[in-house]
Amino acid sequence: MTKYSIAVDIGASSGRLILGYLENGVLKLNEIHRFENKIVKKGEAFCWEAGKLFQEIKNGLHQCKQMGIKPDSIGIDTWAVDFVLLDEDDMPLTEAVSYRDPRTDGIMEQVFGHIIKERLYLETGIQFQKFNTIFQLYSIKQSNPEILEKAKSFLMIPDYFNYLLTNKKVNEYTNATSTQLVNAFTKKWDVQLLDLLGINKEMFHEIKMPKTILGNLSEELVGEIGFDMKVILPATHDTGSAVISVPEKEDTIYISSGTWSLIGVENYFPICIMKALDYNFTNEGGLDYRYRFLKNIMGLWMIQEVKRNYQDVYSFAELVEMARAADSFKSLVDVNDDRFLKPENMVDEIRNYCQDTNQMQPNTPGEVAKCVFDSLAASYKLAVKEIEEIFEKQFKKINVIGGGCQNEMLNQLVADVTGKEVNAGPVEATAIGNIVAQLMALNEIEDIKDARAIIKKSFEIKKYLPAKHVLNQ
Ligand SMILES: Nc1ncnc2c1ncn2[C@@H]1O[C@H](COP(=O)(O)OP(=O)(O)O)[C@@H](O)[C@H]1O
Ligand SMILES: C[C@H](O)[C@H](O)[C@@H](O)C(=O)COP(=O)(O)O
Ligand SMILES: [Mg+2]
Repeated sequence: MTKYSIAVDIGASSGRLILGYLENGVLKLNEIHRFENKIVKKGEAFCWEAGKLFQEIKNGLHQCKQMGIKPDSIGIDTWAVDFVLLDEDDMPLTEAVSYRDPRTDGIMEQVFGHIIKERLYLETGIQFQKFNTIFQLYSIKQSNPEILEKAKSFLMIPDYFNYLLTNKKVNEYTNATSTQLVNAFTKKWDVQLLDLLGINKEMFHEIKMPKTILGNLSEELVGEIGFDMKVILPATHDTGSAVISVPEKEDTIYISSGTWSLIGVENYFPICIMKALDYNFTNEGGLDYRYRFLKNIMGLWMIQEVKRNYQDVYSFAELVEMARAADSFKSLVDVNDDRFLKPENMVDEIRNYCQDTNQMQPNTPGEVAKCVFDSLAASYKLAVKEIEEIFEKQFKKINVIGGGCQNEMLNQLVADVTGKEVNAGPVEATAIGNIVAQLMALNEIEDIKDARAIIKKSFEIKKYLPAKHVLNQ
């Protein structure tokens, strides 16, 4: 009997409900619902519209009902680090504040007053991003301590949506690791660290692994939606799900290319050596206790903001073509400069950076886009070099997954600047990884090896060779 699983993948720019099922050993997808996600200002804070996003999840399930589809399971994945705090009545104490909110400016340095950077890294193995959950919670402790005193539940965004579906409160492992509050070796909440920072450890829930069957929909939701199904934990950190879909694992570096570019490799143990710290690599948790040794690169957020700055008159595909036509423009920016995390106007910020560094300023949308894509490729090239230095080996291939793998110009740029074969796809890698985790939990797929073989057979992967076809051996 065929099993049908619904992946809810909510990234920073869009969300989608995708139905997945096996047909003659091939994974089939059917996009049920897609919706925009964006950060909005609520008072002085930059927030996610959590209520709207949950309503969109329900809209997608209503759509299933109208299509006569009754899925066997649902799994939710979203971006990392962000959370909701519930009080003793299970009511949210704050908005779902975004990691792009400036409330964590300067907080990292305050935390280092309690625990030195090197020890924090050795214990958690997590990269230092100023918006990590540890710094968000410490910021709340400093500015609104009464909120932490009232908090009885810490739920990351997917955990919160799972709670709204089932009334059950758990923290899923892969996303929990992104908080920088989970010990990389015990794989549990680091209670000594929480005590050291004066953050109430009682509000954290039991950490559950991907493939856990959390339960069924609440009675209230069954009444509203019109059917029941199992709620399964995929790798609820979207990048954790995306990496499951990398069909080529051996000798392959992946780039999960969406709002962020997450570049790294899959590993079986955490690498917390000083060189990994110096290069700011992370060891986020993966399926079956694997590790995602990777680093954040600012990503296509930059072109999303450029598109918005030009009033969305150009599509992403048109911006790529305009960038191709601006071939003579060569200025580069450091995409990971904090100034690009949430600028008032990305185009102006890029122009100002070029001026500050005595480079030609981009004057057209094409030149701006070319600068973004060239600069991202340059950042990927540096990260590849750092990975190969740490692993003391050359990687043969780069696998670009996610929406960004549709950017053929960037795919070719990556091949040219790294001298490596670039494989692009699958586009919906995150949803695919989410679905195969559910199908593993439903005993439709044996294990991750089986899943990757199915994925490789099921989706087109486009190959790009370096322009001069000189492959780094
Ligand atoms: N047709 C296209 N051509 C080039 N780039 C594209 C195209 N479609 C989408 N993209 C890129 O994919 C990005 C979205 O990737 P996605 O994985 O959906 O993001 P997220 O999950 O972070 O919301 C867009 O920001 C855009 O840069
Ligand atoms: C803030 C985190 O680093 C970020 O969520 C990243 O881990 C991630 O998963 C981004 O996913 P997108 O699909 O939003 O690019
Ligand atoms: Mg995504």
